[in-house]
Amino acid sequence: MTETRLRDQICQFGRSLFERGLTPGSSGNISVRLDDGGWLVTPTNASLGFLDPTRISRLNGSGRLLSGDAPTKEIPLHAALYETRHNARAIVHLHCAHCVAVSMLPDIDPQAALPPLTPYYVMRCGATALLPYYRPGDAAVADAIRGLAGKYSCVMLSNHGPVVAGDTLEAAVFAMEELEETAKLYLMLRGMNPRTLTPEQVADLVSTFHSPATATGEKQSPG
Ligand SMILES: O=C(O)[C@@H](O)C(=O)COP(=O)(O)O
Ligand SMILES: [Zn+2]
Repeated sequence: MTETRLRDQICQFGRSLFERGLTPGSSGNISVRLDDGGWLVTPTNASLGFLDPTRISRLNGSGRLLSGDAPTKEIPLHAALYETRHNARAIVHLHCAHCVAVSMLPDIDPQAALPPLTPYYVMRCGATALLPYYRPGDAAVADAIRGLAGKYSCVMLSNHGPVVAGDTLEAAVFAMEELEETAKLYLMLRGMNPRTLTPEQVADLVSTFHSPATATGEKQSPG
């Protein structure tokens, strides 16, 4: 895909996410990794609903700003996820309410923040890691991401919001939408003892939809 088309896609998906209330104000950021090793990233303090394709930050492979506005302060977060998820070509970070709510609950499993409620969650997200709280923009989050060793395409940052990697921007956005829907279902069903998918049903989905060719990372599990 051409850089021009990718710039337009970032703006289109950003607007769609914003208009559906999935990230308010100027929260959230999006990046896409380019063939030359550089990146396109959303500028800091920019609303995802009102992005200008010509002002998107263009970085080289060393992270130097080549053109556009100053980039998101979450570069260390995005960089660490690309570093550990070798097939990742796009990353989306949002402040979607249901994911943020789940990230604040006690007794959430840091290796499986949500149960396998639906096939689409398993197919798009696999499993989701939960990291402790870091101040937004804190470079220390990068070490926490590296500690996950590329096993997760979906990560929740406690009291902050989710970050999702995909092998395309569309895949990252679709996985993010599924993550948020699953967090919503989880909150709706809390205390109601819902039936989750069985380990056999999960294994069947993972073997069918997370083949080496389609997985977003080098490792095939958890997601
Ligand atoms: O929560 C934050 O401040 C950031 O993680 C964020 O979502 C928006 O920051 P910028 O991308 O620097 O605007
Ligand atoms: Zn944020």
